Amino acid sequence: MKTFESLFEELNAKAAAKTPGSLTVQELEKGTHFIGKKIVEEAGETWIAAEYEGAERTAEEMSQLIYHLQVMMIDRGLTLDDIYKNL
Ligand SMILES: N=c1c2ncn([C@@H]3O[C@H](COP(=O)(O)OP(=O)(O)OP(=O)(O)O)[C@@H](O)[C@H]3O)c2ncn1[C@@H]1O[C@H](COP(=O)(O)O)[C@@H](O)[C@H]1O
Repeated sequence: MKTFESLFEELNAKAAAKTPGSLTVQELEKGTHFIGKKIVEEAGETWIAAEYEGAERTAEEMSQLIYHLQVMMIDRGLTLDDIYKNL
C-alpha cells in the first residue's frame, strides 16, 4: 500500500525524469495557478463528501487532495521535512 512518503518519492522521480504519460508531469507543466485550483476543487469536494456522501467517497476525495498538495510541494520545491517541521 502506498504511503504519503512513498507517493511523494514516486511523484518526485516522475517529475525529475519527465516521465511520458505521467499526469503529474502534465500537471506540473500547467503551473502553480492550475495546481492551486485543483487543491481548492478537491478541498471543496472533500467537504461535500464529508457532509453528504459517506466515508468511502470522503476518503477518495481526501486522497486526491493529498495528491494535489504533493504536486504543489514539488512545484514549490518543498520537501517532506519542510512540512513535517510544522506539524
Ligand atoms: N494518486 C494520484 C492521483 N489523485 C488524483 N490524481 C489526478 O487528479 C485527477 C482527479 O482530479 P479530477 O478533477 O479529474 O477528478 P474529478 O473529476 O474531480 O473526480 P472526483 O474528484 O469527482 O472523483 C486525476 O485525473 C489525476 O490527474 C492523481 N494522479 C495520480 N495519482 C498517483 O500518482 C502516481 C503518479 O501518477 P502519474 O504521474 O500519472 O504516473 C500514481 O501512483 C498515481 O496513482
